[in-house]
Amino acid sequence: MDTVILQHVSKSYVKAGPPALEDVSFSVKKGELFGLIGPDGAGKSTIFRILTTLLLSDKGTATVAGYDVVKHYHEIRSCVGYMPGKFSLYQDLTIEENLHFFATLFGTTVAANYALIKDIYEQIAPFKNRRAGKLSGGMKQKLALCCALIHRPEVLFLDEPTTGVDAVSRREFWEMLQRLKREGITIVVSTPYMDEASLCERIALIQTGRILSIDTPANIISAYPGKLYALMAAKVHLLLKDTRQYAGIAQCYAAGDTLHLSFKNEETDHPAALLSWLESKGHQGVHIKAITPDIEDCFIAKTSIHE
Ligand SMILES: Nc1ncnc2c1ncn2[C@@H]1O[C@H](COP(=O)(O)OP(=O)(O)OP(=O)(O)O)[C@@H](O)[C@H]1O
Repeated sequence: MDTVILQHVSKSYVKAGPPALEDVSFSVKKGELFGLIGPDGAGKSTIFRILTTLLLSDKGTATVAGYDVVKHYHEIRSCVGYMPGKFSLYQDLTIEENLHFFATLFGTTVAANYALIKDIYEQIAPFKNRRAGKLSGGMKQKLALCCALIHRPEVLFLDEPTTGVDAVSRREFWEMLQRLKREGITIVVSTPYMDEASLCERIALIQTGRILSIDTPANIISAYPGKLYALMAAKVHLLLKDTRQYAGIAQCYAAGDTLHLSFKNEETDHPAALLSWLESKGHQGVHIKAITPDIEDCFIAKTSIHE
């Protein structure tokens, strides 16, 4: 049986207005590293709140480690670790005091599960007497992870753990997750950073409360509809504006200092014709080449299909 199962879950915070979640279904296998990938407001935190029994859904069912989130909330609370988006650390307590506090809450001790957090804790141990409120973003993140792990949970829920931390800490964090996965812990992690999607075994792309796609990152990329091109020229802003006027274009958007574009269909998929048209509009030195899409391109393509 899968460790996390959501079936047709819907949730609205307000009666009038769009729902935060609409008919969301997915499941996570035991020991899997599963990612919820989507922008701000997509519904990621709402999913975590429902799975950690902090919020009731309006419709649908969910189970974690075989327990129903409504009927067996007590059991779920003791077998999951949860790192909310806003770290739940006590700012006035030191690193060491926070850790002992969380261990006590779960009726255990730091010593009992130290082996699980050792690699992470050792990186912040030199500052163990520093108050959490005085730690950098990366150090807070490591402490919050230690606190979420101190009772050796079966399932770990991490809500945007890398938001607001530097690139090095982000990379280290994902390495830590790979190590925890090897310990057999099932991990559900959310991120708005599309580049982190490839670090998960499977991902769900989520937008405005709806799941757009669920699969391995590689399968999502290989299912990209049609061809994707990168378009380059000196005046990118003007190029974007003009290219969007071209009749055969399905999508054109900025990606770093180039533009990514796709054509509507095979009949309109003629890059040379587009280049001639752009030259007739006064653009010079325009280059176009076919490229492999990344997860962000797939996300954008899926979003347009669902609009
Ligand atoms: N307590 C609340 N009351 C009313 N609306 C809410 C509440 N919490 C979330 N929402 C709304 O529900 C939708 C989903 O929010 P949610 O926090 O789950 O998204 P998210 O993907 O986690 O994004 P973020 O990183 O911005 O929190 C958003 O439109 C949000 O404004």
